[in-house]
Amino acid sequence: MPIIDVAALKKVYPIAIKEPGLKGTLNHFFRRQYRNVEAVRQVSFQIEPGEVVGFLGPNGAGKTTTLKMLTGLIHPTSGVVKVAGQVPFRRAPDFLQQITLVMGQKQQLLWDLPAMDSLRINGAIYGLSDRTFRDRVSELATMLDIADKLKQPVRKLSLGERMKAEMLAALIHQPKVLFLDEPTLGLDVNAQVAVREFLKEYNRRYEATILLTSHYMADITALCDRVLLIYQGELIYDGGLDGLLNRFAPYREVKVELAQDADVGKLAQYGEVETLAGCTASLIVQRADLTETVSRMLADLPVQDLTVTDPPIEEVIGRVFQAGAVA
Ligand SMILES: Nc1ncnc2c1ncn2[C@@H]1O[C@H](COP(=O)(O)OP(=O)(O)OP(=O)(O)O)[C@@H](O)[C@H]1O
Repeated sequence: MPIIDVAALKKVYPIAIKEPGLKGTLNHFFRRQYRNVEAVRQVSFQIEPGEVVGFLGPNGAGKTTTLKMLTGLIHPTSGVVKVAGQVPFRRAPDFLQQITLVMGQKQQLLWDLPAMDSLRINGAIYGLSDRTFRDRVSELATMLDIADKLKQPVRKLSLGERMKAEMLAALIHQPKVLFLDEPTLGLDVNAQVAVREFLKEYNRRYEATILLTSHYMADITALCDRVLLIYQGELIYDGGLDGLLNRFAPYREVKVELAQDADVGKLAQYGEVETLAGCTASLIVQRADLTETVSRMLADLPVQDLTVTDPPIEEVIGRVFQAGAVA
């Protein structure tokens, strides 16, 4: 049975329009006019317990709006949402015990106080006993490698340490469903890797379900087998990462190192020459022609090394969002 069940979900935001100048201000005051922004349109998907799903889309596609509906922060205009068998917007205590929402660009920890003080507040809100609180903090702090930082004011923590402490605060009640909106935003590569590894472990240890948005494709490739792709409020892809590449990037990149300097004209017989520097080159080859092309290259050219890779996912997503590719 799915733990997240979304059917024909829609959110329309009415936005007040104001003309410039004094007349515009008066009109705005007495006869306010609105236009509708359809942030999410007829989105449907289901997620099973324990899945880690990437939620991708360009800026303004509707990701945060969807996460807000899934966590009950805003009411859908229409459609059905159920998370852990509950209607999120009712915000029932039993529902709130089972979920968490982490937003990379917002913080819940109090700036001037040690993280431990904020954790205690959260522990009290969720009704944890002293013993459970201590055990949870100890377990999560060890997993996050942040135990020695919890007693100093949050403002003195590095960005990466702060994010780890935020994560601890968001997970103190041991939720089963995690909604993460850009959890690694702005972190350096080491901190990104640490947060990713932690999420992997949390998912494994507690069989938690995770729906995650990120602009860093490394987060998605490291954590998610399945991705949802949203574009202009509509779900345009729901499936495996591999399938996404097959559908939107029907080509692969062949990097080749030759025994002598290569010639563009000659290499162009095998594919589109992307880069060429001395004896190393990179070619774009259609997936369908790959086996035959690589065999020809190995037979015809003095190949010393040859690797075939998928194009970076950033590039694939970029292609998807070009109007033509989406249609
Ligand atoms: N409170 C609001 N009132 C009016 N319009 C809104 C509101 N929140 C979001 N929108 C609009 O709804 C659309 C979807 O926004 P949303 O924040 O869900 O996108 P997103 O995919 O999360 O983008 P990003 O990756 O930039 O965070 C955008 O056009 C945005 O301007």
